Amino acid sequence: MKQKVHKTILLTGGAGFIGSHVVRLFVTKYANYKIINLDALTYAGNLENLSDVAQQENYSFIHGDITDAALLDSIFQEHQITHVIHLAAESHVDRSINDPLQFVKTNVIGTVQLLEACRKYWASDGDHLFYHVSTDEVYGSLGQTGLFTESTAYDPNSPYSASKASSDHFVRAYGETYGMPYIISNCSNNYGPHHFPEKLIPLFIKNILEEQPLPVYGDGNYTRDWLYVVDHAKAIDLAFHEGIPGETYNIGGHNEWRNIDLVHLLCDLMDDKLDRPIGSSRALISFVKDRPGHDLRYAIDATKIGNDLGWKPSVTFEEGLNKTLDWYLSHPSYLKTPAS
Ligand SMILES: Cc1cn([C@H]2C[C@H](O)[C@@H](COP(=O)(O)OP(=O)(O)O[C@H]3O[C@H](CO)[C@@H](O)[C@H](O)[C@H]3O)O2)c(=O)[nH]c1=O
Repeated sequence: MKQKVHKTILLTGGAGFIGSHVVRLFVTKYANYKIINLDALTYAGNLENLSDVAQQENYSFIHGDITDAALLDSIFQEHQITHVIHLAAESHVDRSINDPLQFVKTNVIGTVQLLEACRKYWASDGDHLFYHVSTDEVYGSLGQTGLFTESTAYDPNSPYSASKASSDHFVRAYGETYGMPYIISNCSNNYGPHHFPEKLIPLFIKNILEEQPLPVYGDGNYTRDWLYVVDHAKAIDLAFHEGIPGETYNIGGHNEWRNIDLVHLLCDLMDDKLDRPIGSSRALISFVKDRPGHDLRYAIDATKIGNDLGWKPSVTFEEGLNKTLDWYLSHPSYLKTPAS
């Protein structure tokens, strides 16, 4: 017997890195939800990320752009969307420095178009939620100490983080002004399978395999907090279902690494897995010109989601990194994807 559909979720950006992990989790865990993946399939989106769940009955894919208001109208009308999980975004800081307007279009205008569709089609007393997936970069840069909490003031530095901060503000504004039920989560750096090889970890895996230089920006003393992407997806699942509308949840791994230390670890693990003499990958490290406006340190205080919702990462960094490297080594064609 078919189960009653409890939620019809429009999930944006489901062909991307984090999005595909959230799609996989929801499609396999919630047979009674309809998951509609709307994705523009830009350079970083890849339907192969979802080949294992694409045939599931509760999953469908729509190729399109969140800035297309007419398309959103037709989707909301045809599918009676009850919930949105919004992950579609331009996400690479370096690209935002070269082309800020694209980030305004997708991350700001796209988010507002989605909010507008929800405002138009959702009754004020209906069972609805706009779940907005955001980043810790909205808080700006930390010095050597301290952590970002949910009450840290926004202070974005890059065009990317400014566009994400703006999108967060719009979501909150729709909550305040129109009573739209929303939740925002701000997460630290993710890593794991299906990560497009422009970001530090997959790019360096690719370059080690191809014995190409590893371009470390500046002196490599920048620090990031790393979280396995599957744990991020689980946090989204929990906050989506158990979180309080109108609240923000910070998500992070309590796992800070200076870039240069992380690169050394990656090099040594790869040497081991590839049976290369230890030190051969480190020899590829090349210190290059720094990223303009490079944030020194991100570090998340994830106490709230831990205490209130019982979330904690399920894998250690060592386990997560090993799983990630093994996945890339068994999917070498993924690293050939052209970055256009
Ligand atoms: C690509 C690249 C990066 N880096 C440095 C810059 C950063 O300090 C660090 C990580 O860089 P990225 O992998 O580009 O990630 P980062 O700028 O921290 O931003 C990531 O993490 C954010 C969450 O903190 C997300 O919101 C972003 O979408 C995501 O791209 O490594 C290098 O030294 N060399 C490189 O070639």
